[in-house]
Amino acid sequence: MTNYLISGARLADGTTTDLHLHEGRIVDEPVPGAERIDADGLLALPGLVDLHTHLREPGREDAETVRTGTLAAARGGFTAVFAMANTDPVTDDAEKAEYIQLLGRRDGSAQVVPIGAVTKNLDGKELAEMGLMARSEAAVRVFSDDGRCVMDSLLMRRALEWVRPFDGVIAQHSQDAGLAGPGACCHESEISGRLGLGGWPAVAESVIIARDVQLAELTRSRLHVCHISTAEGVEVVRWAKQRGINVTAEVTPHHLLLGTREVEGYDTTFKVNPPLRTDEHIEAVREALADGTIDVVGTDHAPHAAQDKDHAFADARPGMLGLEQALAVVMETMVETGRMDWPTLVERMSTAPARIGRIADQQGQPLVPGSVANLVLVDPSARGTVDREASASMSRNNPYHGRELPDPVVATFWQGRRTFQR
Ligand SMILES: NC(=O)N[C@@H](CC(=O)O)C(=O)O
Ligand SMILES: [Zn+2]
Ligand SMILES: [Zn+2]
Repeated sequence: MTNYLISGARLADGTTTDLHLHEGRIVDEPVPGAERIDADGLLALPGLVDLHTHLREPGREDAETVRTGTLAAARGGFTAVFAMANTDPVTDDAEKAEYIQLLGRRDGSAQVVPIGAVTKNLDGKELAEMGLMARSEAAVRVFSDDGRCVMDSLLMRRALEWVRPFDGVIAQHSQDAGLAGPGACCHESEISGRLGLGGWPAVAESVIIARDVQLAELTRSRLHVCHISTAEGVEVVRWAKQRGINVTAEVTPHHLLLGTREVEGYDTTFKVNPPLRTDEHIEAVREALADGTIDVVGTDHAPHAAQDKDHAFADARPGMLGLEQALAVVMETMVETGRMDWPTLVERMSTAPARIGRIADQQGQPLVPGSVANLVLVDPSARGTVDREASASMSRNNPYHGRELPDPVVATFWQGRRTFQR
């Protein structure tokens, strides 16, 4: 295994240091024969951790595989991704969770942590074997029916109760299907009327969050709110945290940057759940990410094959790519606007997601001797125009295509191994 000397890197706190990578760890002494990397002018940050990735394997290997999805992750500066359960078959038992972990070990350019389904086959009817998934070698701690909302309140209560003994967390896709018509595919607002598209009202999100935080309080269990996108949802989470309820929340890069205006041309790349919102909501999620009401950025990287996007807007699959531009978008919306400093970015994109997903013994560690060598070298001043054809992902539903953005990731190291270099 190659050892590295990363010389003269600036850390998030502003100090400059040499980093010695030896056999997958950061050590305090120079290692003879190490390959020297000049990091003058570069920032070294802990490897990013994504709590919300769709890898599509097994079942839709034409859209993404563990190999291509984790290549995209490495390119984006990530050293770990949590793989959502809505594959085919669904990750809803111990054997399937171990299989995802195995695929990650075999093909991964980043750590792949399986998320287990809350209900069997995501049907929302019967709880999946969450305890067996937790006890399996995959040691699953995050459970989600993402793609679908756990609508049944009693089932949601039982799920929260069930995961508490083994410190699990229920990650909810908060969207009340009953509050939107069958064809809902964009934010309910002036624009849905004008474009003639069915709308999701903001309250479809916040009513579920309000229910779930109260269930989390009742059960004293952990709730994670996936891809929060509304001012109302943020207000409920703020209230719940003030009450001491054990809730964490996540925002996607696209909900930080993109809005309903993208939908004007009916480009199905911009069809996503929850939908892109209006400026007041974008402002609310930015503010909440800055003040800690929102704990993490999760990409909701959702690759789709062209044949699933080449449809009328109402019929196309929802979802967009996120891994490769996540850091760029957070820099553009949060750091360069002066809302967030680098230590807070590290907390939101590495430390907190590792802690929530209970992999802090492997990921999200500070860049000090003794830590696992997971890190990303960042050029904070580089910019470029996003080209979806240059993506490591197998899919092309990149919502930033043609946009000028920061282009920060210079190199990524996972367990001391270089997984990406520009
Ligand atoms: N975000 C999306 O619009 N789609 C996701 C599912 C989800 O995150 O809800 C997908 O799996 O494609
Ligand atoms: Zn979702
Ligand atoms: Zn998702």
